[in-house]
Amino acid sequence: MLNILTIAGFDPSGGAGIIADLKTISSLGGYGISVVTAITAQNTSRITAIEKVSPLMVQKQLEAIVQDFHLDGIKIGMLYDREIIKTVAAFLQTLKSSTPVVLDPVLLSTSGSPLLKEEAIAVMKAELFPCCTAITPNLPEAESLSGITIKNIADMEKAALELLKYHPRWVIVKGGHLEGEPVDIAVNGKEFYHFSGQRLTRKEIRGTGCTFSSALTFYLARGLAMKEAVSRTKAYMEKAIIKSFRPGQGHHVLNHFTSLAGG
Ligand SMILES: Nc1ncnc2c1ncn2[C@@H]1O[C@H](COP(=O)(O)OP(=O)(O)O)[C@@H](O)[C@H]1O
Ligand SMILES: Cc1ncc(COP(=O)(O)OP(=O)(O)O)c(N)n1
Repeated sequence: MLNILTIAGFDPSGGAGIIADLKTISSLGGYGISVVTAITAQNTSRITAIEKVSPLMVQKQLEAIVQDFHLDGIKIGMLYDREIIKTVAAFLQTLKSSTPVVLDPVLLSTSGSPLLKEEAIAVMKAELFPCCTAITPNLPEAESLSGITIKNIADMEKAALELLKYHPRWVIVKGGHLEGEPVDIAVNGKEFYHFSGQRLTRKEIRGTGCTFSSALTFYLARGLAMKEAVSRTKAYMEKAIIKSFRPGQGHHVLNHFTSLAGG
């Protein structure tokens, strides 16, 4: 069984963050391990408070995990501030370069709460991006990180090329926020892929970014090439979106248990 580590924030409603990551990894047949960076008070409608975990405690969690586990893949989500980013970057530099590392550069929640402090963005680009096999911004994140306004797929490509300058191996820009069909793209400087798909719903669904990056980490850890790993991730997303449901009174959440076992 593959050991997949998620380094991310805690969302008690289970729609996003570490709980969504662990559901994704488990439903694909992986063994999920987690290191918590922040605790949010959040439900399926909104975030009301955020408390960070101290960088020392993040470091202690990481040390406890590496002393025990071989890690086949690492997904990174909410990091909250520059000290936590630096702690995670220092940890990644101690790993074998063959371990896939996928960063979902989470900036804001759907409801508009900042999940990363503004002043931490430059540190994330300079110190974390070079440690990553792939970064997976959505459209608003790709705009903020690249400074390029995105209206269409050509703009997505420009933003991806701009972000490649910070040396992640791949930039995957997700197109769920496009006006039309949700086309994702993947770029590494030499290869360039489009992943088209149908818009399956207009409903707001929680945790799509967390789930996408966790599934991608799992498939890369299985040894798939990026093109195949993203195709399978998109197929996972489509099944989980079709069966999404509304467990509380706010947004829908993804359904991870739709005969998905086995990856
Ligand atoms: N309504 C939808 N129908 C089908 N696929 C979608 C839909 N919304 C998002 N996706 C897909 O889900 C994944 C997550 O995309 P996106 O919503 O852009 O990310 P985020 O959750 O980070 O905002 C992408 O593969 C995207 O193409
Ligand atoms: C703890 C925590 N982490 C990440 C998010 C954002 O999740 P994401 O899947 O990127 O997007 P939405 O759920 O906001 O659509 C979060 N809300 N909480």
